[in-house]
Amino acid sequence: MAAAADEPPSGGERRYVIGYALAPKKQQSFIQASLVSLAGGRGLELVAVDPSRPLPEQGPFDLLIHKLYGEEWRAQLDAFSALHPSVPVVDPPHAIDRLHNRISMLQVVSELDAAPHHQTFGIPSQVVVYDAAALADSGLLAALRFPLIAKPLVADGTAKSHKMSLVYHRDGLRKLRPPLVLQEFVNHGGVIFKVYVVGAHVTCVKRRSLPDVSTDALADSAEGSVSFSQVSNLPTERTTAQEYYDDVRLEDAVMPPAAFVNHIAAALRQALGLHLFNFDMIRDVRGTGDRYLVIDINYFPGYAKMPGYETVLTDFFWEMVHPYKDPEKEEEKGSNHAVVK
Ligand SMILES: Nc1ncnc2c1ncn2[C@@H]1O[C@H](COP(=O)(O)OP(=O)(O)OP(=O)(O)O)[C@@H](O)[C@H]1O
Ligand SMILES: O=P(O)(O)O[C@H]1[C@H](OP(=O)(O)O)[C@@H](OP(=O)(O)O)[C@@H](O)[C@@H](O)[C@@H]1OP(=O)(O)O
Ligand SMILES: [Mg+2]
Ligand SMILES: [Mg+2]
Repeated sequence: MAAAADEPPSGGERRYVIGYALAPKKQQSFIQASLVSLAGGRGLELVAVDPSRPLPEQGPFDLLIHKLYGEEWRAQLDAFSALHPSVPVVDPPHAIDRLHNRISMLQVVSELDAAPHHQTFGIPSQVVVYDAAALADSGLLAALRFPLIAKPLVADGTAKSHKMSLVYHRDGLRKLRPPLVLQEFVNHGGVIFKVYVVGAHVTCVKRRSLPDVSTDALADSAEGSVSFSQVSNLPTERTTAQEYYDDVRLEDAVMPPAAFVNHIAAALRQALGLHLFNFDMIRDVRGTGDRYLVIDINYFPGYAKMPGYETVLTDFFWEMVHPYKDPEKEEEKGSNHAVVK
């Protein structure tokens, strides 16, 4: 039988068990030796959860983190929470659901109050297209200006959900497969800002993005549309294969002010009810104002790419298992011991 999580080890220090349920690829990138060791040094033990086995058999846990989907996994989490209501599950599946649809995902952003800053933020104009017949409807496009970016409506982590097309003119729409979102492609200087949120912590980094589309390119494009996938995961160095991006100097890109970024991150965190996510933001270079657009929100993104991720995540785990420093609450903790006869 597993030791009780609140049983002090021989050193007398309380240890906490953090169960993680992640797909193999995610586990490999996120659970690095450096994180395991830093967290371990603070009494936070990272333990892999086997989603195919009942959770109560695998505990006790003081915190569960996960990025798995499906009805069975959901039922597992619901049953676990019913049994151990005081153990945080980061994050609740119903809150993550909103990020699996590219309309509901950005709807949250458009409902936020304006930032108390000189800069403004919003989302690009977009419409949802459910079937091929709707693509032929000219009324649908009345509110949009080309070029457009076509994104699968569902953002469920599959390779298909990351496959996008840049659409230069009407003819380019024919090849598309709904359901999808047609969003205005906004020129933004080829640089994207990725804002990583881990509880109250916020880190903004810059990455290469799609280059701006010139009016000439728009007029000349014979293709009508071009497809691509996960462009924001391109390496930051220039390679010969990336000659398209050579005119963008990432190091020259000016970051948005930290206070502004922090404001949006905090507001989103509250509105979404999530602890672990990132959002992609671009600076709209079309107008003269200092306007930023949120174009994507991802649950439990690639934190290992965030500078100092081990410290940030360890602090977060610590805070999650020490929520109020309330002695009564502390007693409740660790009560999810496996019942093994
Ligand atoms: N409205 C837009 N205007 C300009 N460029 C955009 C727009 N939407 C997306 N892009 C570009 O396309 C890329 C992919 O779009 P998006 O982030 O929505 O896809 P994703 O597959 O969900 O990405 P991620 O890997 O971050 O989950 C962005 O990183 C950005 O470079
Ligand atoms: O590993 P995962 O499958 O979670 O992939 C996520 C990926 O993280 P990784 O870098 O660890 O691959 C994220 O990258 P960054 O935004 O942090 O650059 C982002 O692309 C998410 O959209 C992906 O999640 P998905 O949308 O596919 O669920
Ligand atoms: Mg993105
Ligand atoms: Mg995404």
